[in-house]
Amino acid sequence: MSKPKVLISDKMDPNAAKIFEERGCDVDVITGETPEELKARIADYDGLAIRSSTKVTAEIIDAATNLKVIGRAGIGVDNVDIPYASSKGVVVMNTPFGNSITTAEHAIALMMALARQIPEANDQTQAGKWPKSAFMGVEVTGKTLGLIGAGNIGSIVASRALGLRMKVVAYDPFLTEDRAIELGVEKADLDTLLSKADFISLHTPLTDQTRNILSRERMEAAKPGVRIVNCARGGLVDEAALKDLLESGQVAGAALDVFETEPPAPDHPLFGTKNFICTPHLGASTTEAQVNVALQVAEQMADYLVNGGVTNALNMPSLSAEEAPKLRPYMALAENLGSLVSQLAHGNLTQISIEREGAAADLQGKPITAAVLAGFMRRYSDSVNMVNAPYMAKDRGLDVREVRHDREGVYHTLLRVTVATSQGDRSVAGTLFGNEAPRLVEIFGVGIEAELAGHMLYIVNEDAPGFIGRIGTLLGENGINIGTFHLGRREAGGEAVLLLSVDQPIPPEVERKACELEGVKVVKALSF
Ligand SMILES: NC(=O)C1=CN([C@@H]2O[C@H](COP(=O)(O)OP(=O)(O)OC[C@H]3O[C@@H](n4cnc5c(N)ncnc54)[C@H](O)[C@@H]3O)[C@@H](O)[C@H]2O)C=CC1
Ligand SMILES: O=C(O)C(=O)COP(=O)(O)O
Repeated sequence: MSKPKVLISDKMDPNAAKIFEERGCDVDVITGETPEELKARIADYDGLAIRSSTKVTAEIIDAATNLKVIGRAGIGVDNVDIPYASSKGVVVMNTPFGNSITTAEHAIALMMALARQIPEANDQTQAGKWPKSAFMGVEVTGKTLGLIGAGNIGSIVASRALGLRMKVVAYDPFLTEDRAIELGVEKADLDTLLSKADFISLHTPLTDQTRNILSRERMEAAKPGVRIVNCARGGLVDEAALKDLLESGQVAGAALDVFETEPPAPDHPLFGTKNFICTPHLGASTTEAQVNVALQVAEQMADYLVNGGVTNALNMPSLSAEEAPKLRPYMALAENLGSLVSQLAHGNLTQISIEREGAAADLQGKPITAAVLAGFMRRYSDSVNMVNAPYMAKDRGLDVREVRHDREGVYHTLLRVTVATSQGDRSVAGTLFGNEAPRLVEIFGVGIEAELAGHMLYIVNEDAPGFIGRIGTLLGENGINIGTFHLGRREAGGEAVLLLSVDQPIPPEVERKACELEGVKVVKALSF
């Protein structure tokens, strides 16, 4: 098997390339390309490692015909079209913690720089002036810091600010009272935060809800003389309003590490505004953070490309390298059961339920569900995989249910997939022999033991002597070699199920002739 190929398209610590090579990937580092250049190149690669400069648009993804994973060495993934990547079955991963301390420290650094006007004082001093009386700062001790967003970075900022003896008020709809107490912050709504904060620091992603969260109206409603720091994303603060409010003094200072458009135009209105300072998206730029995120992204991507382990994916459940081998036979079983039920059940299938019983109940349900759905959706799309199957299922309005039963039944571990059809529920079930070999053990209520692989023929017939000979003769006359033969029946003389594996696809005319055999009720050629 050839090695997976990875492209690093943004400036990244050299440890990333080293790790990719050590973990069995070929890697190219080509940074600073235009979108057209990237588009022309990307089809060669299985993995794309980026920071914030590469914009991974739908157009790039369409050109990336071999791409399996996009890895963001950092946190924000607003430069990746995740829904489109998901629809194409491409995993998107980030490194959610590697640069959070560094970014929190940058927010604190900017807050201190604002409080003491350090950049301006530095400029003037080095220009040969000695402007001692021109600069009068403010202490942060005893002041209130308002955090908009108290996730990973916001929480670290809170701990540092508390160390500086500030009071911290946080607005975050997902912050619980318990977590607020644990962090030592006061949970507040946005209006309260605005009325109390001497400094405001933003730490949310840019979403429809957070866009313009510091709007003109909100900044006008804030405490007069407030100082604002944004180390999260451009677009959270209304830049035009910020300029006006800095000029009026309502906002006493503002520090932006991020801009609505990056890089901002050289004549950006905020440039040169009094009490405005900025840095060029340096939040994550420390040696420590860059080594962290480079190592982590390379490890995660290589793990996925080489072993199938999934960590920190934004569009797929995680699967550790330890869990991956344990789950792998279950996923194979799950995918085959999903495929079997979708090949056999007819009509408008709108509900699917996935039950895990015995040992399977202790496993992570999401990857198993994703595998069932991938098998189930395969007949609707060639490009379906575990990443995009749940999205495709949702798009089709499929109601997906997960059920776990701790009790052990006849089998120590069991997966059951049931679809609701117009004739009622139809279910298939399977187990693992020796914890590794997937086996079908039940098909539509009939017990049968079979391996689902390759080309197969499914027949339901009346249980009567002579039938096996007749089907054997038919296949033999048509040059079809039988590999394995599995029988099951509801009761003696009742309905019997025959599942054969054959060495080549069953031609439609043989399927039709089998249908005409005496006592046959259903014939269906299957493939796995
Ligand atoms: N300047 C830079 O170089 C860097 C910027 N960042 C950015 O910092 C931001 C925060 O990162 P993390 O703390 O790691 O993310 P996180 O996901 O841990 O925390 C984000 C928090 O925002 C909260 N939130 C979401 N919607 C909200 C709303 N409408 N109002 C208030 N709070 C809301 C969430 O509940 C969550 O707690 C991200 O946008 C990330 O891209 C991250 C690293 C470096
Ligand atoms: O991790 C993030 O979200 C960042 O914004 C850091 O961006 P960068 O990797 O420095 O381009």
